[in-house]
Amino acid sequence: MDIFRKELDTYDGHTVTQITLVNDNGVEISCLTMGAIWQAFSVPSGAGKKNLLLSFEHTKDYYANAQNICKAIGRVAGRIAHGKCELNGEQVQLPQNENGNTLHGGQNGFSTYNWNYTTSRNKNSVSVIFQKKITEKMDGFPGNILATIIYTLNNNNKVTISFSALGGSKDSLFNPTNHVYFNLSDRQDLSSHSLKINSSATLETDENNIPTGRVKEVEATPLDFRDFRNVKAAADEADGFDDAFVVNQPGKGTEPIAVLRDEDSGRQITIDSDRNGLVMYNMPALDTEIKFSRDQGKPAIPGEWLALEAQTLPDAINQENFGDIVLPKNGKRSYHIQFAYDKIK
Ligand SMILES: OC[C@H]1O[C@@H](O)[C@H](O)[C@@H](O)[C@@H]1O
Repeated sequence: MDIFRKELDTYDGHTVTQITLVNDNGVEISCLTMGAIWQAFSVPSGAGKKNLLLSFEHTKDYYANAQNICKAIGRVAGRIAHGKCELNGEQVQLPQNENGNTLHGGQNGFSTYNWNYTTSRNKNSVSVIFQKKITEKMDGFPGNILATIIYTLNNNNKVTISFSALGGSKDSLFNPTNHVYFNLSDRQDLSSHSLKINSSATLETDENNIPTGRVKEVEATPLDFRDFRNVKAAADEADGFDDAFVVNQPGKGTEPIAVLRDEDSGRQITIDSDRNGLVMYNMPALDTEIKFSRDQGKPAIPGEWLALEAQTLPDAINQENFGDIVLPKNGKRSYHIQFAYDKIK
């Protein structure tokens, strides 16, 4: 196993370091200090390597569009209605950055910081540990927290992202994720991808994508992924995805929350998590031209990728039974998302 560090470039006055972790099977991941971005999950392919993530070579390209490509998202992923909630009986106003709502931690969320980092090595795994003290003044959320994001690659080709936060003198909120974008194939679409999700219902949302509190059964809809189903066919039928799935049996660990497979190559990612939600997003329309490294100069096309964001269900703080995302003062909260790579043919 190996750990490499490289000063990649500068962005917004920050020196951005790229950290690459390599395991004994030649599988490697790269992360950037800026945004704690997950830049690469590269697996052996023929004589070379294949990055299963959509990526850019330069940091600035991650910030030239609103897609949050492979960035760490926090303190709270998804939307919080009107940027408001009640904490300890008090009304709290959070930063509003989309239609009066809070999206992905507001305009100064986790994805906007250059994180401090260290690395560690164990018998069968290597890790990069990002850490940042985030104050109320920095992002407009209540309470100061010490946030840690750890990416670990082990010799079973599994990547674990662990998020934790230590609370300060006030209660806060913590529901982070990684906005990872996959395309496991050599095509510029998802036509050879099959997906299975351990979920029988999605959240109903209003015109601004805010959950209404009701759930919709997936049965007889294009969102029925209880068994493997072709991703592109379902996306075409659904007119693109931007949906929050309610994950069955959260925390019980009996089944993965999702399995994404490329039928052409046999590359497969199995996602496990202790979270009760999975947001699936596949870029129904593009607001700016994007050119991913994988496409060698060709502009990205809608539906080229699949974002699978494990998290506690969106707007949990304002909804009954969506999960608890309060980080108690002086308390600690931790979450894990695991992505296991297999080649099944
Ligand atoms: O930020 C990019 C995208 O992130 C997803 O998590 C949201 O559900 C989308 O509505 C949003 O456009």
